[in-house]
Amino acid sequence: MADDKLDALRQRIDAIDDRILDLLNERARVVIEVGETKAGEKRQFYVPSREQAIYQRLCDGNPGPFPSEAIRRVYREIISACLSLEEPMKVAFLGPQATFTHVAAMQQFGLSARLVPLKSISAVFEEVARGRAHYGVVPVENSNEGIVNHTLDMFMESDLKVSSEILLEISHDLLNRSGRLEDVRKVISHPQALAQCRKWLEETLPDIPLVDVGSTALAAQMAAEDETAAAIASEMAASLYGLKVAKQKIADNPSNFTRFLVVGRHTPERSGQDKTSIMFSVKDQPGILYRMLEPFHKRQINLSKIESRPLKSKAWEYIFFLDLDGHIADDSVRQAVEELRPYCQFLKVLGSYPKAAR
Ligand SMILES: O=C(O)C(=O)C[C@]1(C(=O)O)C=C[C@@H](O)C=C1
Repeated sequence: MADDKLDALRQRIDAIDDRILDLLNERARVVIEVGETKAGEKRQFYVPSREQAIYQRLCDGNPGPFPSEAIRRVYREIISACLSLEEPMKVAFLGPQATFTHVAAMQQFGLSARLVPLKSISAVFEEVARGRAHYGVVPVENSNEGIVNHTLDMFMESDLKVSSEILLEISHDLLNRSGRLEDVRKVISHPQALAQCRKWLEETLPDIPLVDVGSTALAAQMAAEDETAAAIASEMAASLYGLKVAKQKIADNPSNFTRFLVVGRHTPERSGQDKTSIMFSVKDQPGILYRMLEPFHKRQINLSKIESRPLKSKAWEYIFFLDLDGHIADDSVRQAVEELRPYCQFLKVLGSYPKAAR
């Protein structure tokens, strides 16, 4: 009797899946038309603001019981597959495979994009600048470790634009072949990951040697070849290198986020929930710090970040990186930037892009 009921329910599920499939194909056909229209007008195929608006609208209107967190994941893949029908995306990222940058690139572009690992941040910029990849993904700051200087330095030389940002919660997991803590005789990872787990390692695995390597992914690869070793790496590295999770989330500070930037050759359209990044160097004169912030204060433009980096060509001169709320196409943002310009030796708008969901 119970079997009859189960069969009947499964038949209903089959019928629903057929409808979902029909609708997916109907959606794909419409996206192909969108692609043809955009190709005629030479517009960008990847539109992060539109993707964000789709996720937001669906999550806000979701009556349940299908979980809203899952909507983003499911739609990420639907949009990724649909976009690949308009134009297959090639995305370069700071590799190797299974690093957190890889996880971030997958979260943003989905499984239908071709993700290409490269050896350095400058190689990622170059691949995009030369048109060999549509976009590049690089880390820019970590909530515990601060900014990634190399990425900011790259913007001094490069004309690429920021196309979007990705916020990824970093979970440092301890991975080994057996999945048992007792088997661990050494722990391998990137020095930053080891530093972020220092207290846990001292308390749980005292006297166990720690080995620095160039990436968390390389650590996972080494742990896969040595049953006495464990790696601190992402869960994705576990599946890629056939490792088991001996302990999840071992970072001393459980709140650990990394922000990544997607770089491309164009500034995306306004989404209404945007951020603008600019960089500039100011002429050395009294009150200059006050003056450079005033145009934003006057217009009530919120500044979410300010960083300074030494200017390599001149000792004791600095470049400022500023993130502010709004799009460069907004009158107030454009006017504030123009008012700042006369105080600057140079000023560059790095891009306006949709704010990542927090
Ligand atoms: O609306 C568009 O511009 C599309 O190309 C369609 C679509 C989608 O699948 O909904 C696909 C890719 C874009 O990044 C945004 C949205």
